[in-house]
Amino acid sequence: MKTIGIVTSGGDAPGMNAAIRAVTRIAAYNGMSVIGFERGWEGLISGLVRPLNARSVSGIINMGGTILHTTRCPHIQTSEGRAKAAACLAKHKVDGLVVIGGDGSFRAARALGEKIDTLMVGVPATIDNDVYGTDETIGFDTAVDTAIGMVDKIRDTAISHERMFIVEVMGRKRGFLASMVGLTVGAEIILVPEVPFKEQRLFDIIRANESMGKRSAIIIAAEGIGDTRKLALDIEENTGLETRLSVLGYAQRGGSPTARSRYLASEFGSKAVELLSDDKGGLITTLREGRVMSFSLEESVRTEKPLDPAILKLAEILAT
Ligand SMILES: Nc1ncnc2c1ncn2[C@@H]1O[C@H](COP(=O)(O)OP(=O)(O)OP(=O)(O)O)[C@@H](O)[C@H]1O
Ligand SMILES: O=P(O)(O)OC[C@H]1O[C@](O)(CO)[C@@H](O)[C@@H]1O
Ligand SMILES: [Mg+2]
Repeated sequence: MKTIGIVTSGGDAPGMNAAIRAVTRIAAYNGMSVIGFERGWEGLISGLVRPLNARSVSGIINMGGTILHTTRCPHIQTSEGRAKAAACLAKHKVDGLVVIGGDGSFRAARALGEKIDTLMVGVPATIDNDVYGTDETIGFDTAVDTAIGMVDKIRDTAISHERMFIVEVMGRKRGFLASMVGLTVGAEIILVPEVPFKEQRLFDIIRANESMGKRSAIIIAAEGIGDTRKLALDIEENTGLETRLSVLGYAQRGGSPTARSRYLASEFGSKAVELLSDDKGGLITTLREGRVMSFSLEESVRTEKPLDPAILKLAEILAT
């Protein structure tokens, strides 16, 4: 293993920079050279390269986003796009590619890795925490922290004005972020794409809470559950209680990574280089039961990570 490539892909996640730093410095420490590809898979298709060394990753461990930039690149999903990416890896003699991103990025890595000699190792980094095979992804803890800081502030207005609040958090397809935010802010109701709900049941819970003396509530809703604006209007109309919607948006994707996101990035980055040094590819780095390990890339992208219903149940009991 002489040359390692790094690409960041999909939505940015706090800690991606700390992962770039870890991969670069561990590789340099072991005498390997490192090439960064810019703008996600676009960088491999268009040949946008940047040599990286221990000094060029100085001062980034605390920075959100990714210094390599990122994209959602449909071109990598075509055989023509993958052929260009493969030619770019061959041209730069990249023996192993570290793909820092989410499930979509790993699907691209699996498809690209099928027909070439370059070994692929995925480093899970997404605020969605929806990568199968790892308990946690880089950036998830930071996004939870950012969201709960904002929801705690919204709670002040909810209590003072005795209002209902729907707070929409990110998660177009999955509810890991919504579940953890809901549990840790003490939300009265959590809505996730994985669990279908009936509006009537929501109205009943809100009315039951009101009869117990609760005149305000926080409903945490994942982006993927549908039209939250309409839901707020429906709640107001059916319960007679003033209801507001607050969409937290992209603030959840940015900011300085927490200690936990930096720690995971450092461990995953180091593990990725260790795997490649041992000539092991087709893997992702993972955290399972507190231990940093590796897991099959193929199995990860083939399997949907299950949402733990126990978190939702616990949140429900604790919010009574
Ligand atoms: N099924 C697939 N096959 C090949 N490539 C894919 C596939 N799905 C997504 N990709 C590619 O992977 C990249 C990132 O995917 P996506 O936008 O799903 O983000 P992600 O890595 O899952 O991160 P996040 O969900 O945190 O934004 C894009 O360039 C996209 O073209
Ligand atoms: O608007 P964009 O950049 O496509 O990102 C939105 C998506 O990215 C994510 O935040 C993950 O990065 C999802 O939860 C969300 O659906
Ligand atoms: Mg994803």
